[in-house]
Amino acid sequence: MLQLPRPTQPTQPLASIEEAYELCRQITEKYSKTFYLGTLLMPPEKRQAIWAIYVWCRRTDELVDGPNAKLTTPETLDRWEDHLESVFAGHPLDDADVALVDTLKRFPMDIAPFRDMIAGQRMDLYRSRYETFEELNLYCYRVAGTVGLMSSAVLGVDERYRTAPWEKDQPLYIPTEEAIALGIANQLTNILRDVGEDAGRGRIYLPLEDLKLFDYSEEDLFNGVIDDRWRALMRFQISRARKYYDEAERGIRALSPDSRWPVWSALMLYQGILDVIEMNDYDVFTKRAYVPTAQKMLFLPVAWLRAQAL
Ligand SMILES: CC(C)=CCC/C(C)=C/CC/C(C)=C/CC/C(C)=C/[C@@H]1[C@@H](COP(=O)(O)OP(=O)(O)O)[C@]1(C)CC/C=C(\C)CC/C=C(\C)CCC=C(C)C
Ligand SMILES: Nc1ncnc2c1ncn2[C@@H]1O[C@H](COP(=O)(O)OP(=O)(O)OP(=O)(O)O)[C@@H](O)[C@H]1O
Ligand SMILES: [Mn+2]
Repeated sequence: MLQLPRPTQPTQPLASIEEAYELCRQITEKYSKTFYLGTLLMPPEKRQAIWAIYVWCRRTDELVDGPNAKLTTPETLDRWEDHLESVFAGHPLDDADVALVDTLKRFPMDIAPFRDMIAGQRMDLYRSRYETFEELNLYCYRVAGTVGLMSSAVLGVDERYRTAPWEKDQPLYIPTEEAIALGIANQLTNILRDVGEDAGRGRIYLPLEDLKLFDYSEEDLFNGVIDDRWRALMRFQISRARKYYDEAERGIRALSPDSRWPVWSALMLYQGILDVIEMNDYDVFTKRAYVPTAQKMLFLPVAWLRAQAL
C-alpha cells in the first residue's frame, strides 16, 4: 500500500468509502499503537477521519523514511504534491484517497499544512544536520506541527469556550498554536527516542549548537558515548520537549468535549516516552524507549479524569 504515487487516472475501480476507511484503520493500527489507541476513544466519524489523515501522513513520511526511500527524488515529491491537488479537487487516485476525499467533504480543511508537510519531507532529502534549534523547529513544524493543524479540523472546538469566557459575544478560542505545539513536542520526543537509529543513517537531528554547548562532539554521538556531558545534553532536550507538551495541554480544554480524552491520552502516551528515556539512563543508542502496553492502559483513566476536570 505504501507505494510511490501514481498521479494519473485510476486504472481500476476504486474501493468503496467503507472499504477505504477500513484500509486506513488497518494501516493506522499496524503503524502506530499510540495514535490508534487515541482514535479508539473518539466518536466514529472523527475516528475514521483521523485514520484517513494518518494514512496520508504515513505515506508522505514513507517516501523519505520508508524502505524505498532511496528511490525518492525531489520530482517524486512534486508528483506527490500533484496527487494531493487531485485529492483536494475531489478526485481520488487510489483506494486510500477515497477515504481522504470523503474526510475533506465532512471536515473542510486548508491544503496548506499538507503542502507544508511535503516541504518538511523535502528537507530530509537534502539535510542531515541542523545548526540551531530555530532551524530544527521549522522542520518539526513542517513534519509534525502540520499534523496538529490537520487534526484540529476534525477534533473541533468547544462552542462554549471563548477568548473571554464571561463575554458571550467574544470569538471562539481556536487552539492553533497549542495544536502545533503538540506536534512539535511529539516530533522532539521522536527525535530523542531515535537518536541511535538516525545516527546509523548518518543523521543528527539534535541542534549542533546544543552539542557544542555541552562539549559533546558528532564523533561522540556516532560512537554512542553515554557520559555526564551526554546526560546533561539529553536533560536539556527533554526539558525543552516538555515545555511544548505544557503549552499543548493548555489548549485541550478549548477542544470539543468528545476530543479531549483522545488527545489527553495521545499526549500522555507519547510524553511517556521521555520518562522511559530517563529510566534508561539516556541510552537511546542500544535501547528503544517505548511505553509498554499495560502501562499505556493505565494512562487512559488518568487521561479521562484530566479531560473532565481541566
Ligand atoms: C489521537 C490523534 C488526534 C492523533 C493524530 C494522529 C495522526 C493523524 C498522526 C499522523 C502521524 C504521522 C504518520 C505523521 C508523519 C510524520 C511523522 C512520522 C511524524 C511523527 C509522528 C510519530 O509517529 P511514530 O512514533 O509512529 O513515528 P515512527 O515513524 O514510528 O518513528 C510524529 C512524532 C508527529 C505526530 C504529531 C501529531 C500526532 C500531532 C498531534 C497534535 C494534535 C492531535 C492536535 C491536538 C490539539 C490540541 C489543541 C492540543
Ligand atoms: N508495547 C510494546 N511492546 C513491545 N515492544 C514494543 C512496544 N511498543 C513498541 N515496541 C517496539 O518498538 C517497535 C515499534 O516502535 P514504535 O515506537 O514506532 O511503536 P508503535 O507501536 O508504532 O508506537 P508509536 O505509536 O508510539 O509509534 C516495535 O517493533 C517493538 O520493537
Ligand atoms: Mn511508530
